[in-house]
Order: sequence, then structure tokens, then C-alpha cells
Amino acid sequence: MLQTVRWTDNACRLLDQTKLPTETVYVDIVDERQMWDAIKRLVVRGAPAIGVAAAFGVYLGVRSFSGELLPFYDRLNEVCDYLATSRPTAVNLFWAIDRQRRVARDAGRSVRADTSDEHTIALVKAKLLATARQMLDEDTAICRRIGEHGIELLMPLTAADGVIRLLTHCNAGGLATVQYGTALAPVYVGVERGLKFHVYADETRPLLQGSRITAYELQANGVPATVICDNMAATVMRQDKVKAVIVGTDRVAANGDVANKIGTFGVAILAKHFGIPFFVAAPTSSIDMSLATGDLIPIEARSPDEVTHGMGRQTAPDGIDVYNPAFDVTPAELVTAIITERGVVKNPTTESLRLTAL
Ligand SMILES: CSC[C@@H](O)[C@@H](O)C(=O)COP(=O)(O)O
Repeated sequence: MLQTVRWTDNACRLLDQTKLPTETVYVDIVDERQMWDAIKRLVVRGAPAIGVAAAFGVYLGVRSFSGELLPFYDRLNEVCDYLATSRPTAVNLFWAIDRQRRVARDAGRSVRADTSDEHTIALVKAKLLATARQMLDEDTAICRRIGEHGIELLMPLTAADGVIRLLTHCNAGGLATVQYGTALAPVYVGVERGLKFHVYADETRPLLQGSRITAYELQANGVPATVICDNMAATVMRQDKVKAVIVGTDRVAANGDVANKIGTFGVAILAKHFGIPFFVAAPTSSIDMSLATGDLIPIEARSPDEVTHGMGRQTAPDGIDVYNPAFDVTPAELVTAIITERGVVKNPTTESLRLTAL
């Protein structure tokens, strides 16, 4: 399985997802500006992968600092604030940056009073790198557990021919995390157990994460997949080609409303219409108990060019007005269950999410 984020001797190596599916290219990120740009341009994308990449970005932004302790912490805060402006919707970005801030503060407090600034700064830098590397391992383990919980929900949906048929939107597979993915984790865990799947991948306009990335990784992992244009999902459901929808999320509000790639809301409405379960897979780090409802989730607005020039050629007239929100919010009442690493939350509510998330 391809790894999206890794640490080399002195750089954070990212799989450049803007080049998929035709080129498998890696880029070495050596400072926080390059990391900001990589997150903004979707070189690294998907909520959990963005979080881990940002954690490395924090380290890269301070690693060459030399000076006194107070200016060091000023610099650290500046780097954290800067990285937090790269994308607004995936809460994992802020979760990872805040974790790095805490690690730095706690490491600074843990030293003896007579420790030199130089030694304290070296210790904090080492802790920041170690924490980012730890997040790589944690993400893989968390996604694996999401897969194990999710497969229990999917197995009863096996058709008479032994195949579990699903529809997914955008990419919440291994390429959106460090390795297993969230929405696709149950598929990979199921395949390991000898189960059979067929996944319909919405192409996911405008940036085509479904056809470029989900289809690519499913094919690479030997999972039968069919790409459909986004406007074909209703027909696929009506023809009984899928038994469930499973997607990832960038942020779950306290009441269970779910932000995910634009178009997810429409798929959830369709699933309700056809009586198909709509599952959301998410690490608990994607649950934001500080926002009461999904209306409060910041939604990223992206460049009109993605809509008008997205396919390598101009597909709309010059000067036309364009609306390009990158995410939408699916209300909790359309969510059958949220699958986390700590277990499954059916019909999510603030109470049930609090028990799982905190
Ligand atoms: C496991 S990732 C879940 C989401 O981050 C994913 O579904 C998604 O919407 C990604 O959007 P992207 O804009 O490609 O970062």
C-alpha cells in the first residue's frame, strides 16, 4: 500500500496526489512554507493525512531556530498559526497543530530550572519530531481499528453472490490517511479476511478525488471498482447496485452533523430515499465537540479555476460567475452510524458522541 506521508533523514516526503493517477511522484518538504503550499494545493490531502503533515510542518518550521527560549516559543507559535491558515475545514489540521503546541510547552516545562536555553530548545525540537513520527504510527493503528469495527456493519449487507457492494464519495482511503484510510479501511480489513467487495467511486467534481485517487488505490489493491460521474449515483442506487454508502469526514460537529467533500450531502439524501444505510468513518480526532452543529463548520471556498479549467481545458466561458465550496454538511439525521476507532455510534447525537469522543 502506498504511503502518503513519511519522514526521511531530513525531510517530510509526501506522495504528490495532484499527479495521480498517471504519475507516482514524491516531493520532499523541508520547511513550513513548502508544507503550507503542499496542504493548500492538495499535494497532501484528506483530513487525517493533513493533520500528520502539519505536525511535521511545525517541526520543520522551528528546526533551524537558534537563539533564546522566549523567541523560540514566539517562532513556534508563528509557525503554528501560519500552518493553521492552509485549509479551514478538516479539524485534524488544528488538532495536530494544537497537539504540537502542547508537546512543546510540556517539554519546556519538564526540564530543570538551570537547563540552558540551548538544551531546552534541542529537547523541544526532538519532542516535536518524535510526536509527528508517532502520529504516523497512531494513524495507521486507528484506521485499522476503524476497519475492524466497520466490517461488522458491512458483513450483514453481503449479497447472495458473496459480494459486499458499496458506494463512496471523494477519497477517504489509504491516500487520505497515512495508510489504511477511514471509509475504505473496512474494505481492506475485509479483503484480508477473504471477503469480496465491489466499490462504486463517485468521480467527485471538481478535483476528481474519486476517479483519480479512490479508483487508483482500489485498483492498486486489487479491489473491484467502478467509477461513476457524480450525477449517476441515483441511478446506481435505483438499480440496486449498492447496499450501503460509506464516506469519510473532515469534521463532525457535536450533534453528529458531518462535513465532507462537496456532494456528500446529496449522496446522503439519495441513500435515505432508497433506504440504503449511510455510514461515516472517522477517527475521534475528527469529532469537534466545540461546535454545536454543522452550521458552524468553516467551509473552504476554492478557486473558480477548479471548476472552469479543471479537466485540462476551459469548460466554461471567460468571466462567468462560479461557486466552488469544497465541502458540504450532511445533517445527523441522515447518518446511519459513525464508525470510529473506539466503536460505532449509531444515530449519532451529542450525548453519544460525547461518550465516544472525550
Ligand atoms: C479520510 S479523509 C475524509 C475526508 O478528508 C475526505 O473525504 C475529503 O473530503 C477530502 O477532501 P480533500 O479536499 O481531497 O482534502
